[in-house]
Amino acid sequence: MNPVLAELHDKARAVLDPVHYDFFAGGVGDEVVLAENEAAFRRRALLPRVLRGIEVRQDFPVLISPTAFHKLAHPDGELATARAAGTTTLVSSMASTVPIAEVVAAASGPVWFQLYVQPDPAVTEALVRRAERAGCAALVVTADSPVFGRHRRDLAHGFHDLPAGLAAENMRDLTGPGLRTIEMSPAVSWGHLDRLREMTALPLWVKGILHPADAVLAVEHGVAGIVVSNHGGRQLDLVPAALDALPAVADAVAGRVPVVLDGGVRGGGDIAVALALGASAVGIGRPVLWGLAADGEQGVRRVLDVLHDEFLHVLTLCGGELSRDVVVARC
Ligand SMILES: Cc1cc2nc3c(=O)[nH]c(=O)nc-3n(C[C@H](O)[C@H](O)[C@H](O)COP(=O)(O)O)c2cc1C
Ligand SMILES: CC(C)CC(=O)C(=O)O
Repeated sequence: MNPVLAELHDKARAVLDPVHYDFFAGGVGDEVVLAENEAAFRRRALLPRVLRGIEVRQDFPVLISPTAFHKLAHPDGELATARAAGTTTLVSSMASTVPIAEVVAAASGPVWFQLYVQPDPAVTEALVRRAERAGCAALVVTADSPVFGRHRRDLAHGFHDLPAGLAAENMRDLTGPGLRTIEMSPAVSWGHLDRLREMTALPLWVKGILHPADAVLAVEHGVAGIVVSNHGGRQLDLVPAALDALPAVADAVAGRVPVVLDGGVRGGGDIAVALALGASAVGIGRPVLWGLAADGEQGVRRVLDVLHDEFLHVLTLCGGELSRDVVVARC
């Protein structure tokens, strides 16, 4: 792990209420997948190409993945994250503790709106319209959550709702302020995605794809992009590491739409490995929360800056270009 990220994680652990730290840090079940997401990167090595004469000039291929309840990490919440994002795309969780319009107003780069399709179609449509009015540039439908994950740390703490004064602000006037006002529904299907496509002109991404056949379906249903993700090890503790699922999904998609990988990215080298295995960009979840908890806007900016710097450094050492053949197993 990048040492700056490790330092920010340590500081976040020290300053956060342990219940909230565990909400952010934890995973589902035995937390096997949580650990595997990071371990999968350690199982890979890079086989650099040399003497290529390429000077690296590359956009920063990173998005901020949607994570809920930033005010649990810092009083400025998503406003600090949005200010720190700069030109990096911020995927704002529908469970943000700042209304989406204020998140977009605080950001200088693109903001995408993450959506859990709600059982009541009127609530889903109201959220879509809210995202459109706010000026969001895309919708990201999370597909891996037919039910809430069972997070043992939260159950042990009895953490079921937000503290007084904090709310899932996008839901407040729709269903109420609390955590459980956001519903998960196993009835959500590809038909819902089709209806969303008809409902809005916003590009529609789908997040939480692991099976290559679902990636093909997603393309057939007209998505603008796919996020290969196991929700940071927070849904089913039996799935592969996100990185291990990536190559087959990238093959199935065959360049028709961009594929983003999230889960376990903790350094610039991890970004390089994910790109070499077929991702067009990566999403970062917890490191942003650690930066936010440790030092607000400055902390998030530091996370993005060190990842950018380290990624460019690794890319240069790899000869400036990444393809599948530069990733080998670390025996
Ligand atoms: C505290 C927390 C809250 C999250 N909230 C959401 C959410 O509201 N919507 C969503 O699609 N994913 C959510 N995720 C999953 C992230 O978008 C992302 O898939 C995951 O964190 C990536 O793994 P990483 O934390 O190892 O980078 C959440 C993850 C965490 C850790
Ligand atoms: C259940 C949501 C409110 C947040 C989420 O997706 C998560 O905690 O993983």
